[in-house]
Amino acid sequence: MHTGGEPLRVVPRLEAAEAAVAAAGLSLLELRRHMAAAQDHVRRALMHEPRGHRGMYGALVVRGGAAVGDADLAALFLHGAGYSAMCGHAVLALGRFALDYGLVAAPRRPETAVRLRCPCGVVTAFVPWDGHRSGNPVRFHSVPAFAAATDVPIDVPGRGKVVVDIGYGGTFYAFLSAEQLGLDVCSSKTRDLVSAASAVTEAVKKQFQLHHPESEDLAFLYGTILTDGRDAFSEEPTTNICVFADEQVDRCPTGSGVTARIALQYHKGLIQLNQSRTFRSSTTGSLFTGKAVKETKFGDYNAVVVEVSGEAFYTGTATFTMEEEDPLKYGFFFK
Ligand SMILES: O=C(O)[C@H]1NCC[C@@H]1O
Repeated sequence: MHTGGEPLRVVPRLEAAEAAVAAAGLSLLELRRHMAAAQDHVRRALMHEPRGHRGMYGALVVRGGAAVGDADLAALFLHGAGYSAMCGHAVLALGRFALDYGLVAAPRRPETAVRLRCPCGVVTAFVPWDGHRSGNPVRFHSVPAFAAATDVPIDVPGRGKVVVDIGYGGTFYAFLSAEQLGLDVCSSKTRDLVSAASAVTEAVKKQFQLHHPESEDLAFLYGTILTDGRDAFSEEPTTNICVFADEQVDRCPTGSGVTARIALQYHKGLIQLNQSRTFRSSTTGSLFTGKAVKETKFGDYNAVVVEVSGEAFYTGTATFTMEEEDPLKYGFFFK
């Protein structure tokens, strides 16, 4: 599938993961650790070349057991460098997938709620359903999202001092305008935006200590989002590019990034509850909309639940082969 251009290679089930969940009663976060430690070749084979590419993204669907709990299904999110905590574009696609592949009993017309457990918690996707087939747009309600820090001075080696905001939308991102790095998010070369954003990520990781209210597993900086600086409310789209994991570029406006950015905007009084904004990807021009729908608390943080809406489409089905004697059977990755 793809959502706004960002790929989602869906693994509908994996026996090794189901066996681990069933045998040891693993939670989803425990399964995430288990996959990284014992089954990582599955991710590498599916994300890396020659079956994948540097921008490939995936979801491993989990259908039952403690990893799913009271949700309809669960998912681990796979990218080129590991396993993320949240992925909005995947949630939008998996909402459709869950209905079309019968993972939700008795879907309702005109819209069905799909409860999807992600490593960061349960999010609910709302999916159009005509009785036979899912449709678009899909929207989801996030886990509580919050401003972790605002106006943090960061020294980026070789690039000088910048000021970033750090937001959480199921995973943590640093945000700053591309202008602070002498770039334009709409017209600069993608490779320049990527290397600048990656330098910021590395610097923030060294200079700012993240804290997650529930789990240290989730207290990591996933990436940096460069923006056009248009954070004050406007009917016009605001453009951004998300560079996450190991210099991976999101092709869509980034569902978890939109969530975190709205939490920051709400925290700063730049947007009201239920005021919708449109977010545009600088890579493909694809659009998501987002709005804060409810105030809540998360640990000590004042938080908001954010609704993100976008379109996901099927691209095909695939069966992959791994020949035992292939020295590159689990793929390869280079920069
Ligand atoms: O939409 C999102 O949230 C994701 N897209 C790729 C990077 C993020 O996980």
